[in-house]
Amino acid sequence: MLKVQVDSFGYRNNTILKGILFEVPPGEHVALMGESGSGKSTLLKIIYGLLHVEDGSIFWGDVEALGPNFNLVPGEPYMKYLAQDFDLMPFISVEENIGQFLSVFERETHEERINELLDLIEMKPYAKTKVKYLSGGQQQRVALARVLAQEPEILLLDEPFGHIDNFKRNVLRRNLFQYLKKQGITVLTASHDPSDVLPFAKRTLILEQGKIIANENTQELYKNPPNYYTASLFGQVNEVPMKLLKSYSEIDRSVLVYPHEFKFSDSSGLQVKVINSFFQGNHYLNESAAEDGTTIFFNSEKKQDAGTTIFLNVSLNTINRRLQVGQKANT
Ligand SMILES: Nc1ncnc2c1ncn2[C@@H]1O[C@H](COP(=O)(O)OP(=O)(O)OP(=O)(O)O)[C@@H](O)[C@H]1O
Repeated sequence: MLKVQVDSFGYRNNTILKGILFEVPPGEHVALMGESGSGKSTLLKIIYGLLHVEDGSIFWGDVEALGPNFNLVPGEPYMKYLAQDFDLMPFISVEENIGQFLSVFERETHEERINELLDLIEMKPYAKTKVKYLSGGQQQRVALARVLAQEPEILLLDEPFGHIDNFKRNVLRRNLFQYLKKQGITVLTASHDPSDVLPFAKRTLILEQGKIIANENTQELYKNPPNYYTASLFGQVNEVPMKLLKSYSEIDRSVLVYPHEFKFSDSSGLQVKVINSFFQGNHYLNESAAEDGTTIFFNSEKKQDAGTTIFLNVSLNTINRRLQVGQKANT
């Protein structure tokens, strides 16, 4: 079990993290989401031992990670951290960069292992290429193979696909996360991108201004987000005043509704006027205004013309569930 406790951490006098306490069971994949500047990278750096934390402790089982004030070389042998900058050796080849970290006691299996990792990151054709000639995305993939070569028990990933284009990103995500699961590696991934998180992370931690405001099963968190901030990390979301949903007009609260959760109705429900219709590939995302001026985003199969009046409905089930979660979050 990875146990993380950071009561307080700041750069100089500026407090960045407060009251952080969570555990990650061995072999589990946990995501860390939060807006830019919420403290994700800082938290990963503390766990890895790059930053010293006065008030708190990091344990892997019974072993305490002591941090930079105690370790001559930062980091712990059982843990690897893939930072946003890649820390590669530019003047040697891709395979040499990866091979550098393979155990000297297993020389006869080096070639096989390098090939396995090159396959995983889809970089076989570049095995002999010097790293300085690679693109940013290619370098990020090599950096990933390099940390995997070290066979960590815990892997900390900071925006692991930030430099990789969509075309490669989808394959790499699947390859990498399946590989990590198969190897039983404990993973903590900081990411802005819900596609890195929703299909792969069992649990998700939400960081807001240095505090963990949610620590939940990922699917539950998506279906029943405790607040607007959490839901908006997963994509576009509406905070709909209940008074706009006719049958609930007495309730003076709002409810979170994702754009795909609205159904069209001929004559009743939430009345909106279309402002813009944005093509999204397999659907349109429409920006509209309700009668009181509230902006509402909803999905549709077809493009909607600006100025069209539409009635939208949300299932009672969804509304009731969200109201309950909202109530829990407020108590
Ligand atoms: N070395 C540093 N010295 C002083 N302040 C720092 C330092 N590194 C980060 N910060 C500040 O700490 C806060 C948290 O930064 P951090 O990089 O941890 O956020 P993040 O959630 O990882 O952001 P992003 O998603 O943009 O990478 C920010 O306000 C940032 O400006």
